[in-house]
Amino acid sequence: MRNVPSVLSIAGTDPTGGAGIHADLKTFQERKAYGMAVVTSVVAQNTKGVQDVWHVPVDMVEQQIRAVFEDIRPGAVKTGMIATPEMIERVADLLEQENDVPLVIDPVMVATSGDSLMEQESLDLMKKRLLPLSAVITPNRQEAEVLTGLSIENIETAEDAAKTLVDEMGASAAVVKGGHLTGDATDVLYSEDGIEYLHAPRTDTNHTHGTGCSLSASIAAELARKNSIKTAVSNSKAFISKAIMDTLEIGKGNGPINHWASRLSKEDIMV
Ligand SMILES: Nc1ncnc2c1ncn2[C@@H]1O[C@H](COP(=O)(O)OP(=O)(O)OP(=O)(O)O)[C@@H](O)[C@H]1O
Ligand SMILES: Cc1ncc(CO)c(N)n1
Repeated sequence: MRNVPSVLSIAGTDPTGGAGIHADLKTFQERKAYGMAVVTSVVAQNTKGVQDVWHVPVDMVEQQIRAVFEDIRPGAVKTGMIATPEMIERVADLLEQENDVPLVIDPVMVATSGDSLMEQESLDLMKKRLLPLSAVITPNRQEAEVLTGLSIENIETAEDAAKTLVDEMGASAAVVKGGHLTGDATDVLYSEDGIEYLHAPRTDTNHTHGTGCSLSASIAAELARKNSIKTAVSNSKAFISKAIMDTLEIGKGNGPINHWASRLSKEDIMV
């Protein structure tokens, strides 16, 4: 029997289509997985910043998750923006019961624009309840600092943070992303296979809105396709690097990445 891999994103929205569940669904489609999405928060945002946020009531988030699982069991789940302590607890309660489904956690705290997307009181629950359920957690520099309490200045300290997330805090694997470090855009993966550096040249662009969402969504799609963590992360790094390099001229601020880049040239896309 051959199955179509399916993936579920549990995350917030971006009406301009560059981040959140919109980026996740575009990524799932490009990474050959059937995409599904549960909305946690509706966010009025664009490439310039966040204007307002409305959290979906927690019972409704639960109903959405139950609706998906009782019908189409995902091959992997990714979580993005889960802003409030109550929402983290409820999502953790539900995902704990589905622990055979690999979980990718993107611990979203701030948007590329610098606006906050997670309440301060959520941090402890994120660490205690959600992080230990993860097959892999994908913090950026600042998120890894907040989660581990370590200061990350370079690739060596990023490696320390990845080890802390796994060896001391209970994640199965961690990717500490280097988008906000200087030099090459090198990410650090720490898993049961040890440390691996994922190298890519840094593209000189401010079109990085939704890079983190898309990277974690791609990893989830790869895991749903039954790839190992190592393969999932390195394929996803290649995908995201191309999408950042071959950027689209869209938006007045930190524009989105080009989800088509691995498949279509700009000539195919532009009118
Ligand atoms: N300018 C760049 N050139 C090449 N790769 C980049 C660049 N900026 C980020 N990346 C890569 O994009 C991925 C996401 O990293 P980043 O640290 O930007 O995540 P993030 O801050 O969570 O993203 P977001 O902007 O969605 O919040 C990583 O693989 C990182 O190395
Ligand atoms: C909904 C949402 N999730 C994550 C990010 C981070 O890029 C964002 N800007 N918006």
